[in-house]
Amino acid sequence: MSKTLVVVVPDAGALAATVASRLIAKIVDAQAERGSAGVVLTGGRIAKRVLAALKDLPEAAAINWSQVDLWWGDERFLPSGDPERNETQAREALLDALPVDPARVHAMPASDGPDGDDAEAAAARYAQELRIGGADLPPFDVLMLGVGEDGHVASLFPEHPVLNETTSTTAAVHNSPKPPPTRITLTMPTIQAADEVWLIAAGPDKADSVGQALGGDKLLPAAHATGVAKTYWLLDQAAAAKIKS
Ligand SMILES: O=C1O[C@H](COP(=O)(O)O)[C@@H](O)[C@H](O)[C@H]1O
Repeated sequence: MSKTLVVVVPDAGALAATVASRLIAKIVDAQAERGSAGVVLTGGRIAKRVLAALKDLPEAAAINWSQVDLWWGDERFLPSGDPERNETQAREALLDALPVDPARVHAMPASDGPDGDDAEAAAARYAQELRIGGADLPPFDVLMLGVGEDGHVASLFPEHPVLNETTSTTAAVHNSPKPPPTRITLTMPTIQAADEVWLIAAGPDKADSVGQALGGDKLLPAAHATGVAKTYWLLDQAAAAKIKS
């Protein structure tokens, strides 16, 4: 049975440092257990700060980066290198500075990739990439998610039909309420297959959605995002302000 744990730190800077430090420990532990680690990255402002913080932590030297698989929970379906792509932001904040194995950096396809602007084909291509080890999904030791002001996670938005997608591991999202309108996302069952899910939120704009999701409001996608073993809510005080005890 999955355990939900809430960790609150003073501000966004402390949150970025805390998550970065926990991520290093999680990767090192996974590598000690089975030689490699699977991490699902998220996009957004706090995610960028987490990756930048990780770059500066001396403990990161304990990671064998050539044995880390990096995946994404969602992507803004834009041309390769677009500054709004989650991949571009992660590469700039951290990945370009690491000795990662390029074959293990599993970015979601771009809109100028092999499928052009066909988001459905791009999502299907990513589903195929996820089958790398023979099963539908690879091991995800930790899957990180930003939390939107509206309670969205990855590119799963409240009341959007893709939220109910249970037959595929990935999906194309059209008419996203947050720009850009076209995205690719892991589906909720895929998120729920991760060993640990970490929901990360900072700032007062996130307080309502965090409070509602932790209060069990199932209209919010964030309320459904749980890990197999553990679900962590990693928050700063402002984002945690409306959690009811
Ligand atoms: O568009 C997106 O937004 C969310 C949250 O971003 P934030 O800037 O409000 O933290 C992010 O988690 C998601 O990956 C991204 O595509």
